[in-house]
Amino acid sequence: MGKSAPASIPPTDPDTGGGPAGSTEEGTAPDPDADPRTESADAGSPRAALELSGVTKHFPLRRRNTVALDGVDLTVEQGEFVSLLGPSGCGKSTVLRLLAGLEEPTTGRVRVHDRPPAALVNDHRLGIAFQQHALLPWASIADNVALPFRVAGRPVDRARVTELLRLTGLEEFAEARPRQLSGGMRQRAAIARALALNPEVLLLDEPFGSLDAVTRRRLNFELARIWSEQRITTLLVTHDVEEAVLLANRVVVLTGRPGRVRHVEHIDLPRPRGGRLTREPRFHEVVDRLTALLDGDLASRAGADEGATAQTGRRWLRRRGR
Ligand SMILES: Nc1ncnc2c1ncn2[C@@H]1O[C@H](COP(=O)(O)OP(=O)(O)OP(=O)(O)O)[C@@H](O)[C@H]1O
Repeated sequence: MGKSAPASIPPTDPDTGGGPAGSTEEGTAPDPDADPRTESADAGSPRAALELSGVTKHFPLRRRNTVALDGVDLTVEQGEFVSLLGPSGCGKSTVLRLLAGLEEPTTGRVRVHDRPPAALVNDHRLGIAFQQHALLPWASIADNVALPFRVAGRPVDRARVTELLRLTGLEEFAEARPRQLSGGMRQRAAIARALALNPEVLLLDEPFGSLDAVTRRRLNFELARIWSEQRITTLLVTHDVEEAVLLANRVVVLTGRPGRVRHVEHIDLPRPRGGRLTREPRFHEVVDRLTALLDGDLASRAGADEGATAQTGRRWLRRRGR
Protein backbone atom coordinates (compact mmCIF):
# COMPACT_ATOMS: atom_id res chain seq x y z
CA MET A 1 0.00 0.00 0.00
CA GLY A 2 1.56 3.25 -1.06
CA LYS A 3 1.66 6.31 1.09
CA SER A 4 1.16 8.78 -1.71
CA ALA A 5 -2.15 10.52 -2.03
CA PRO A 6 -4.56 8.87 -4.46
CA ALA A 7 -5.52 11.77 -6.69
CA SER A 8 -9.21 10.97 -6.69
CA ILE A 9 -9.79 11.39 -2.96
CA PRO A 10 -11.75 14.53 -2.21
CA PRO A 11 -11.14 16.38 1.05
CA THR A 12 -13.51 15.38 3.81
CA ASP A 13 -16.29 17.86 4.23
CA PRO A 14 -17.91 17.41 7.62
CA ASP A 15 -21.29 18.11 6.16
CA THR A 16 -21.09 16.19 2.94
CA GLY A 17 -18.93 13.27 3.99
CA GLY A 18 -20.42 9.83 4.42
CA GLY A 19 -21.76 9.41 0.92
CA PRO A 20 -24.92 7.63 -0.08
CA ALA A 21 -25.65 4.20 1.33
CA GLY A 22 -25.31 2.56 -2.09
CA SER A 23 -21.91 4.03 -2.91
CA THR A 24 -20.11 0.75 -2.28
CA GLU A 25 -22.58 -1.39 -4.20
CA GLU A 26 -21.58 -3.53 -7.13
CA GLY A 27 -21.28 -1.60 -10.38
CA THR A 28 -20.22 1.69 -8.83
CA ALA A 29 -16.68 3.04 -9.12
CA PRO A 30 -14.20 1.40 -6.78
CA ASP A 31 -14.02 3.19 -3.44
CA PRO A 32 -10.52 4.64 -3.09
CA ASP A 33 -10.95 4.40 0.67
CA ALA A 34 -12.00 0.78 0.62
CA ASP A 35 -10.91 -1.39 3.51
CA PRO A 36 -7.24 -2.30 2.95
CA ARG A 37 -8.08 -5.94 3.70
CA THR A 38 -10.10 -6.01 0.50
CA GLU A 39 -7.48 -4.17 -1.53
CA SER A 40 -4.63 -6.36 -0.47
CA ALA A 41 -6.64 -9.54 -1.00
CA ASP A 42 -5.79 -9.41 -4.71
CA ALA A 43 -2.11 -9.27 -4.04
CA GLY A 44 -2.17 -12.30 -1.75
CA SER A 45 -2.52 -12.25 2.03
CA PRO A 46 -2.29 -8.80 3.63
CA ARG A 47 0.99 -7.89 5.29
CA ALA A 48 1.00 -7.33 9.00
CA ALA A 49 2.59 -4.00 9.83
CA LEU A 50 2.12 -4.23 13.61
CA GLU A 51 2.00 -7.49 15.49
CA LEU A 52 1.65 -8.46 19.12
CA SER A 53 1.51 -12.19 19.75
CA GLY A 54 0.92 -13.71 23.16
CA VAL A 55 2.01 -10.47 24.80
CA THR A 56 1.97 -10.25 28.56
CA LYS A 57 3.23 -7.20 30.40
CA HIS A 58 3.87 -7.10 34.14
CA PHE A 59 4.92 -4.01 36.06
CA PRO A 60 6.58 -5.08 39.32
CA LEU A 61 6.09 -2.29 41.84
CA ARG A 62 7.56 -2.94 45.30
CA ARG A 63 5.45 -5.76 46.75
CA ARG A 64 2.77 -5.46 44.08
CA ASN A 65 2.92 -6.81 40.60
CA THR A 66 0.55 -5.15 38.13
CA VAL A 67 -0.42 -7.35 35.23
CA ALA A 68 -1.23 -4.76 32.55
CA LEU A 69 -1.63 -7.10 29.57
CA ASP A 70 -2.34 -10.80 29.52
CA GLY A 71 -1.96 -12.82 26.33
CA VAL A 72 -2.70 -10.09 23.82
CA ASP A 73 -2.74 -11.03 20.14
CA LEU A 74 -3.20 -8.07 17.84
CA THR A 75 -2.34 -7.45 14.22
CA VAL A 76 -2.63 -4.24 12.24
CA GLU A 77 -2.28 -4.64 8.51
CA GLN A 78 -0.38 -2.27 6.27
CA GLY A 79 -2.40 0.82 5.48
CA GLU A 80 -5.03 -0.07 8.07
CA PHE A 81 -6.43 2.29 10.71
CA VAL A 82 -7.18 0.49 13.96
CA SER A 83 -8.69 2.09 17.07
CA LEU A 84 -8.03 0.60 20.48
CA LEU A 85 -10.79 1.01 23.05
CA GLY A 86 -11.07 -0.25 26.59
CA PRO A 87 -11.70 0.76 30.19
CA SER A 88 -9.23 3.05 31.93
CA GLY A 89 -6.11 1.19 33.03
CA CYS A 90 -6.67 -1.80 30.71
CA GLY A 91 -3.28 -1.38 29.04
CA LYS A 92 -4.05 0.60 25.87
CA SER A 93 -1.10 2.96 26.27
CA THR A 94 1.09 0.02 27.21
CA VAL A 95 0.29 -1.55 23.82
CA LEU A 96 1.39 1.67 22.12
CA ARG A 97 4.51 1.98 24.25
CA LEU A 98 5.47 -1.60 23.40
CA LEU A 99 5.07 -0.83 19.70
CA ALA A 100 7.11 2.36 20.09
CA GLY A 101 9.92 0.38 21.71
CA LEU A 102 9.47 2.28 24.99
CA GLU A 103 8.64 -0.93 26.91
CA GLU A 104 9.63 -4.57 26.51
CA PRO A 105 7.01 -7.32 26.79
CA THR A 106 7.35 -9.63 29.80
CA THR A 107 6.48 -12.54 27.52
CA GLY A 108 5.41 -12.73 23.89
CA ARG A 109 6.53 -11.00 20.75
CA VAL A 110 6.16 -7.46 19.42
CA ARG A 111 7.01 -6.75 15.79
CA VAL A 112 6.76 -3.73 13.54
CA HIS A 113 7.20 -4.68 9.90
CA ASP A 114 8.56 -8.01 11.07
CA ARG A 115 11.33 -6.41 13.10
CA PRO A 116 11.71 -5.35 16.73
CA PRO A 117 10.19 -1.85 17.18
CA ALA A 118 13.59 -0.34 17.99
CA ALA A 119 14.70 -0.96 14.39
CA LEU A 120 11.98 1.34 13.01
CA VAL A 121 12.47 3.87 15.78
CA ASN A 122 16.18 4.06 14.95
CA ASP A 123 15.35 4.54 11.28
CA HIS A 124 12.85 7.29 12.23
CA ARG A 125 10.09 5.41 10.44
CA LEU A 126 7.65 5.60 13.34
CA GLY A 127 5.52 8.70 14.00
CA ILE A 128 4.15 9.21 17.49
CA ALA A 129 1.70 11.79 18.89
CA PHE A 130 0.51 11.67 22.48
CA GLN A 131 -2.13 13.60 24.39
CA GLN A 132 0.45 16.08 25.62
CA HIS A 133 1.66 17.63 22.39
CA ALA A 134 5.16 18.34 23.78
CA LEU A 135 5.92 21.12 21.29
CA LEU A 136 9.02 23.18 22.02
CA PRO A 137 7.60 26.44 23.44
CA TRP A 138 10.43 28.65 22.18
CA ALA A 139 10.43 27.34 18.60
CA SER A 140 8.10 28.38 15.79
CA ILE A 141 5.44 25.96 14.59
CA ALA A 142 7.44 25.39 11.38
CA ASP A 143 10.56 24.58 13.43
CA ASN A 144 8.57 22.28 15.68
CA VAL A 145 7.28 20.39 12.65
CA ALA A 146 10.85 20.28 11.28
CA LEU A 147 12.25 18.92 14.56
CA PRO A 148 12.30 15.22 13.51
CA PHE A 149 14.68 16.11 10.65
CA ARG A 150 17.11 17.63 13.16
CA VAL A 151 16.72 14.70 15.60
CA ALA A 152 17.47 12.31 12.73
CA GLY A 153 20.48 14.42 11.69
CA ARG A 154 18.97 15.09 8.26
CA PRO A 155 18.73 18.38 6.38
CA VAL A 156 15.33 19.97 6.91
CA ASP A 157 13.07 19.45 3.92
CA ARG A 158 11.31 22.83 3.90
CA ALA A 159 8.94 21.79 1.12
CA ARG A 160 7.80 18.85 3.26
CA VAL A 161 7.29 21.12 6.27
CA THR A 162 5.20 23.51 4.17
CA GLU A 163 3.18 20.60 2.78
CA LEU A 164 2.46 19.34 6.31
CA LEU A 165 1.45 22.79 7.51
CA ARG A 166 -0.97 22.92 4.58
CA LEU A 167 -2.25 19.42 5.29
CA THR A 168 -3.04 20.37 8.89
CA GLY A 169 -4.34 23.87 8.02
CA LEU A 170 -1.53 25.70 9.79
CA GLU A 171 0.22 27.48 6.88
CA GLU A 172 -0.63 30.89 8.27
CA PHE A 173 0.86 30.00 11.64
CA ALA A 174 4.26 28.76 10.46
CA GLU A 175 6.07 31.53 12.35
CA ALA A 176 3.83 31.55 15.44
CA ARG A 177 4.95 30.12 18.78
CA PRO A 178 2.90 27.26 20.31
CA ARG A 179 1.47 29.57 23.04
CA GLN A 180 -0.10 31.70 20.28
CA LEU A 181 -2.12 28.72 19.01
CA SER A 182 -5.32 27.16 20.34
CA GLY A 183 -5.21 23.67 21.90
CA GLY A 184 -6.60 22.13 18.73
CA MET A 185 -4.02 23.86 16.55
CA ARG A 186 -1.23 22.65 18.82
CA GLN A 187 -2.48 19.08 18.50
CA ARG A 188 -2.57 19.50 14.71
CA ALA A 189 1.02 20.73 14.84
CA ALA A 190 1.95 17.66 16.89
CA ILE A 191 0.37 15.41 14.25
CA ALA A 192 2.16 17.33 11.47
CA ARG A 193 5.42 16.75 13.34
CA ALA A 194 4.65 13.03 13.73
CA LEU A 195 4.19 12.87 9.93
CA ALA A 196 7.36 14.85 9.09
CA LEU A 197 9.63 11.97 8.09
CA ASN A 198 6.97 10.10 6.13
CA PRO A 199 6.61 7.46 8.83
CA GLU A 200 5.39 4.03 7.86
CA VAL A 201 3.50 3.73 11.12
CA LEU A 202 1.61 6.31 13.15
CA LEU A 203 0.93 5.68 16.86
CA LEU A 204 -1.62 8.06 18.38
CA ASP A 205 -2.37 8.04 22.10
CA GLU A 206 -5.47 10.13 22.84
CA PRO A 207 -4.14 12.94 20.65
CA PHE A 208 -7.38 14.92 21.08
CA GLY A 209 -8.14 13.87 24.65
CA SER A 210 -7.64 17.32 26.14
CA LEU A 211 -9.82 19.18 23.63
CA ASP A 212 -13.42 20.32 23.81
CA ALA A 213 -16.00 18.19 22.01
CA VAL A 214 -16.49 20.53 19.04
CA THR A 215 -12.77 20.93 18.30
CA ARG A 216 -12.21 17.23 18.81
CA ARG A 217 -14.91 16.38 16.30
CA ARG A 218 -13.43 18.76 13.73
CA LEU A 219 -9.98 17.30 14.20
CA ASN A 220 -11.43 13.81 13.82
CA PHE A 221 -12.71 14.79 10.37
CA GLU A 222 -9.31 16.26 9.55
CA LEU A 223 -7.49 13.13 10.70
CA ALA A 224 -9.87 11.02 8.61
CA ARG A 225 -8.96 13.18 5.59
CA ILE A 226 -5.22 13.02 6.30
CA TRP A 227 -5.37 9.23 6.67
CA SER A 228 -7.26 9.01 3.37
CA GLU A 229 -4.52 11.02 1.65
CA GLN A 230 -1.54 9.31 3.28
CA ARG A 231 -2.78 5.80 4.10
CA ILE A 232 -0.28 5.36 6.90
CA THR A 233 -0.75 2.32 9.10
CA THR A 234 -2.27 3.88 12.22
CA LEU A 235 -3.06 2.65 15.71
CA LEU A 236 -5.16 5.09 17.74
CA VAL A 237 -5.77 4.76 21.46
CA THR A 238 -8.94 6.52 22.52
CA HIS A 239 -11.69 6.58 25.13
CA ASP A 240 -14.13 8.08 22.68
CA VAL A 241 -16.26 5.43 20.95
CA GLU A 242 -17.50 7.80 18.22
CA GLU A 243 -13.94 8.86 17.43
CA ALA A 244 -12.86 5.21 17.29
CA VAL A 245 -15.65 4.25 14.88
CA LEU A 246 -15.41 7.36 12.70
CA LEU A 247 -11.73 6.82 11.97
CA ALA A 248 -11.10 3.09 11.95
CA ASN A 249 -11.20 0.14 9.61
CA ARG A 250 -11.33 -1.97 12.75
CA VAL A 251 -12.00 -1.26 16.41
CA VAL A 252 -10.32 -3.54 18.93
CA VAL A 253 -11.86 -3.58 22.41
CA LEU A 254 -9.74 -4.68 25.36
CA THR A 255 -11.12 -6.11 28.61
CA GLY A 256 -10.54 -4.35 31.93
CA ARG A 257 -7.12 -4.94 33.51
CA PRO A 258 -5.39 -7.16 32.75
CA GLY A 259 -6.05 -6.22 29.15
CA ARG A 260 -7.00 -8.97 26.73
CA VAL A 261 -8.60 -8.64 23.33
CA ARG A 262 -12.30 -8.88 24.04
CA HIS A 263 -13.88 -7.95 20.73
CA VAL A 264 -12.92 -6.90 17.21
CA GLU A 265 -15.39 -4.84 15.19
CA HIS A 266 -14.90 -4.37 11.46
CA ILE A 267 -16.17 -0.93 10.51
CA ASP A 268 -17.63 -1.26 7.05
CA LEU A 269 -19.08 2.26 6.91
CA PRO A 270 -18.31 4.09 3.65
CA ARG A 271 -15.69 6.80 3.31
CA PRO A 272 -15.17 9.68 3.22
CA ARG A 273 -16.64 9.81 6.70
CA GLY A 274 -17.91 13.15 7.88
CA GLY A 275 -20.62 14.91 9.82
CA ARG A 276 -23.49 13.43 7.82
CA LEU A 277 -22.42 9.87 8.56
CA THR A 278 -22.26 10.59 12.29
CA ARG A 279 -25.95 11.50 12.19
CA GLU A 280 -26.99 8.26 10.48
CA PRO A 281 -28.56 5.34 12.37
CA ARG A 282 -26.00 2.84 11.03
CA PHE A 283 -23.19 4.84 12.64
CA HIS A 284 -25.03 4.97 15.96
CA GLU A 285 -25.80 1.25 15.82
CA VAL A 286 -22.08 0.46 15.85
CA VAL A 287 -21.30 3.13 18.46
CA ASP A 288 -24.13 1.89 20.72
CA ARG A 289 -23.04 -1.73 20.40
CA LEU A 290 -19.46 -0.92 21.38
CA THR A 291 -20.59 1.42 24.19
CA ALA A 292 -22.79 -1.35 25.61
CA LEU A 293 -19.83 -3.70 25.50
CA LEU A 294 -17.68 -1.23 27.44
CA ASP A 295 -20.48 -0.50 29.92
CA GLY A 296 -20.92 -4.24 30.49
CA ASP A 297 -17.24 -4.57 31.21
CA LEU A 298 -17.37 -1.70 33.69
CA ALA A 299 -20.41 -3.19 35.41
CA SER A 300 -18.81 -6.63 35.77
CA ARG A 301 -15.61 -4.99 37.02
CA ALA A 302 -17.57 -2.99 39.61
CA GLY A 303 -19.23 -6.25 40.66
CA ALA A 304 -15.83 -7.94 40.94
CA ASP A 305 -14.47 -4.99 42.92
CA GLU A 306 -17.47 -5.11 45.27
CA GLY A 307 -16.90 -8.85 45.69
CA ALA A 308 -13.23 -8.27 46.41
CA THR A 309 -14.08 -5.54 48.95
CA ALA A 310 -16.55 -7.82 50.71
CA GLN A 311 -13.96 -10.61 50.79
CA THR A 312 -11.32 -8.26 52.24
CA GLY A 313 -13.87 -7.12 54.83
CA ARG A 314 -14.65 -10.72 55.84
CA ARG A 315 -10.91 -11.49 56.11
CA TRP A 316 -10.44 -8.42 58.30
CA LEU A 317 -13.29 -9.48 60.59
CA ARG A 318 -11.91 -13.06 60.80
CA ARG A 319 -8.45 -11.75 61.76
CA ARG A 320 -10.08 -9.86 64.59
CA GLY A 321 -11.97 -12.98 65.67
CA ARG A 322 -15.40 -11.52 64.95
N1 LIG B 1 5.60 2.32 34.11
C1 LIG B 1 4.66 1.72 34.84
N2 LIG B 1 4.94 1.26 36.08
C2 LIG B 1 4.01 0.63 36.81
N3 LIG B 1 2.76 0.40 36.38
C3 LIG B 1 2.42 0.83 35.16
C4 LIG B 1 3.35 1.52 34.31
N4 LIG B 1 2.75 1.82 33.15
C5 LIG B 1 1.48 1.37 33.26
N5 LIG B 1 1.30 0.77 34.45
C6 LIG B 1 0.06 0.13 34.91
O1 LIG B 1 -0.40 -0.71 33.86
C7 LIG B 1 -1.81 -0.64 33.75
C8 LIG B 1 -2.17 -0.23 32.33
O2 LIG B 1 -1.76 1.13 32.14
P1 LIG B 1 -2.02 1.89 30.76
O3 LIG B 1 -1.55 3.29 30.94
O4 LIG B 1 -1.47 1.10 29.66
O5 LIG B 1 -3.61 1.84 30.68
P2 LIG B 1 -4.62 2.63 29.72
O6 LIG B 1 -5.64 1.65 29.27
O7 LIG B 1 -3.87 3.37 28.68
O8 LIG B 1 -5.24 3.63 30.78
P3 LIG B 1 -6.01 5.02 30.54
O9 LIG B 1 -7.12 4.71 29.60
O10 LIG B 1 -6.52 5.38 31.90
O11 LIG B 1 -5.02 6.00 30.00
C9 LIG B 1 -2.28 0.33 34.83
O12 LIG B 1 -2.70 -0.40 35.94
C10 LIG B 1 -1.05 1.15 35.15
O13 LIG B 1 -1.05 1.55 36.50
